[in-house]
Amino acid sequence: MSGHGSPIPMVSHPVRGLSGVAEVPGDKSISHRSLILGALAVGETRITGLLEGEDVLDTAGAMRAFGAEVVDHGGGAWSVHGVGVGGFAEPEAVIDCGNSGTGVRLIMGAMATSPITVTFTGDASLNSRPMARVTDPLALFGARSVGRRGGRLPMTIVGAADPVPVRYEVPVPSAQVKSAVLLAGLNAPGRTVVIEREATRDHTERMLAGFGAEISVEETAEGRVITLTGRPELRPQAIVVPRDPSSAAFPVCAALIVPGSDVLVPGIGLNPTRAGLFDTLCDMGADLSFENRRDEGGEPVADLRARYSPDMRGIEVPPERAASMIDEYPVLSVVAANARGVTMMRGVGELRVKESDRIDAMATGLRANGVTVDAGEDWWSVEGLGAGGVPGGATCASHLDHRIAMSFMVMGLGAQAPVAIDDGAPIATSFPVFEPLMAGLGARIERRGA
Ligand SMILES: O=C(O)C1=C[C@@H](OP(=O)(O)O)[C@@H](O)[C@H](O)C1
Ligand SMILES: C=C(OP(=O)(O)O)C(=O)O
Repeated sequence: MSGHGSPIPMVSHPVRGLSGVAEVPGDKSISHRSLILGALAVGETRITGLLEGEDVLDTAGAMRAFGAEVVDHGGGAWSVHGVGVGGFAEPEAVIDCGNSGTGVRLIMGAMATSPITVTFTGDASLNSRPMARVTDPLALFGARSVGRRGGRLPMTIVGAADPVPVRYEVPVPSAQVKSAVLLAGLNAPGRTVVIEREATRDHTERMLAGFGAEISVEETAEGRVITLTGRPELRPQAIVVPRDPSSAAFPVCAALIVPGSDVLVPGIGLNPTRAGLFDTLCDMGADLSFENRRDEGGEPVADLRARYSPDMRGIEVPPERAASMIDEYPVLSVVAANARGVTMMRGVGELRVKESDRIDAMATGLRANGVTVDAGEDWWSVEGLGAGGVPGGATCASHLDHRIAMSFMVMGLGAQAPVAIDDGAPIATSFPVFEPLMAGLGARIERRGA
């Protein structure tokens, strides 16, 4: 669980020529879902390539508390012996989801239609994030909840003893909300319908189908209409987790801004609902090539090669692309600072309710390092200084946010002076091997005082 240890101050030094192969860890979104769906299946699900980051380990711990047998076989191989839909036991202790919005929101959905009472908590970051977006639709199934003011954790959910299926239009573009409703729908008799106006990551839909649930997705004028039939018997699966494109973003963006770089990231997931960053980087003139495109375990993957790109230009990022790259805006802003001209990012209000207010956190750190940033409630823009133009030299606050911490570490590698962060501990939530992986490419990222 993050946020409970001491802070780890870190500094990143300007370097040249990042090169080599970056084997980034498994996809965080798919890892959470593998454990949760494995716990809801009857029999043994085998998972390879599971992300062993703190967020996912907290979800593994939670699934054990609900009665599933979750075993770590080493080297990313895990098994989950599930209890079946409706089979969750009532945990004896509070469920601590650490830093993970995905973990807590999906688990709330998965338990909300069982007659059990569960109290959830997290670290200071998670306990400040909005939960009403999930508890509102869960109330329609018959679940009750009581939490802190503003719908914050710690929060207790009393699962519905007699759940009814629902029809729900998700009011914000959020795969976590959509997934919570679908997971709740699993134990409601009849058809649960979820409508999303903007497509968000579709791993839950794909994986539910893989586990044998009756689920259909229809593209209509209203948006994507997802229909799930409740009370299926989920069949255990063998899951191969692709490498996380959101983690790949860090070595890829580092290669683009560090002179002389050439980095290969093999086998990354390129589900179109996740790949918006790479389209945006190509639009900016980045030298990216996709090799060996293939399908692995129901997800498109490819090997991605990134080379130093000194001629990138700022662009207006299409707002309709936001959901497919929502976690990548912090590191995109670092690339934008190294491009020529302004990069405008609109339709990104969701960035304000992540592990931190990511617009504020990045704007403050970029400005401290000599970059001009403008921002409003749901937009921000970065004035590019051209290749190698970021002065650097300042310390940034990471606000218990892994993506903020890693983005500033990437920035230091291509800046004129080192860039520091007050705390790199959150990096372990999603990318526990970030430091050795980046060092293997030639990066100089050090723990201060070490
Ligand atoms: O469903 C998921 O696995 C996720 C959904 C996104 O959150 P929202 O649903 O809040 O947009 C994303 O930011 C998060 O990292 C993972
Ligand atoms: C937003 C993120 O995660 P979560 O919502 O699961 O905490 C993220 O990983 O960038």
